[in-house]
Amino acid sequence: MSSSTVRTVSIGDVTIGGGIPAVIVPVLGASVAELQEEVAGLGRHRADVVEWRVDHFATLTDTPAVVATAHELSRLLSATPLLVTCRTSAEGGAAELEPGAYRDLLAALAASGAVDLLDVEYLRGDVAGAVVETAHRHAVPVIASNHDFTATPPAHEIVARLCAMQDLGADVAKMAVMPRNLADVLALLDATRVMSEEHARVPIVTMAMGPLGAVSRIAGHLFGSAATFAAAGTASAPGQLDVDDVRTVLEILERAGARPVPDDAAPAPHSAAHVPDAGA
Ligand SMILES: O=C1C[C@@](O)(C(=O)O)C[C@@H](O)[C@@H]1O
Repeated sequence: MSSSTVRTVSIGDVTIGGGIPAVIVPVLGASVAELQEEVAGLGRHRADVVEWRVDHFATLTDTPAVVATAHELSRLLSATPLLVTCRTSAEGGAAELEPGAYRDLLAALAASGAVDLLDVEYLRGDVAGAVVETAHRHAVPVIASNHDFTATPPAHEIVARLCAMQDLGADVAKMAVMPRNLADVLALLDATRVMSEEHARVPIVTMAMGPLGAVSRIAGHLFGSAATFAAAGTASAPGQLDVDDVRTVLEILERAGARPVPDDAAPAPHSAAHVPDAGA
């Protein structure tokens, strides 16, 4: 499948997919006051989307408080879309929730009317499919995600997982890995390229974490990644770069004419990331 058939996801003025990467900036406050302060500090940076990492919220199990805070963030952010992510400890986050509690929290957020995009970990038991369904009932697009904080799976496995996420009905498929060497970084980038050239029906977002993976955060879009996460203060994952630095590099690449691979570019025939039977 060619990248020209990939659907984009539009929220207000922001489009995820289609070439220029969306810059997503996380906020991680433990209280409403901390979050308000973080959002106030975002003013001078350019965030296309703001991600609330709700797993760092001190009263995560108080659903009405979480929903009220989502409304407050949405109000403060005005036209900037709000992505809400509850990252569980299984995937490097702070939330210790049973699958049912995880599902119910995400369902309440989807129904709240305050959330523009919702992250769901596609490996969270049988829960991910139900969350996608609930979110779509409320017209909230879903980013399915998967994180490997210790290693980088082989490129064909990264492609297979991204395919599984889009098969689940996700609107965006996201994969973060931890590289142990440069070959791992190349595996992530090659998987991104093969996924976007051959299989993607939805925008994909990929990154290699840690210092070794920095190149994936500033040039991942050239391989097919539709967004990059960047920090305005506290990073939400190892290796996240400063948002203004990322903007500067993106502008330099844009001025140089560096663009994602054209639709008619021939895919490399012997790529390690090739998955013959991945659901395309
Ligand atoms: O999934 C991701 C990507 C991320 O882990 C990163 O490596 O930038 C940061 C998280 O906040 C976000 O939910």
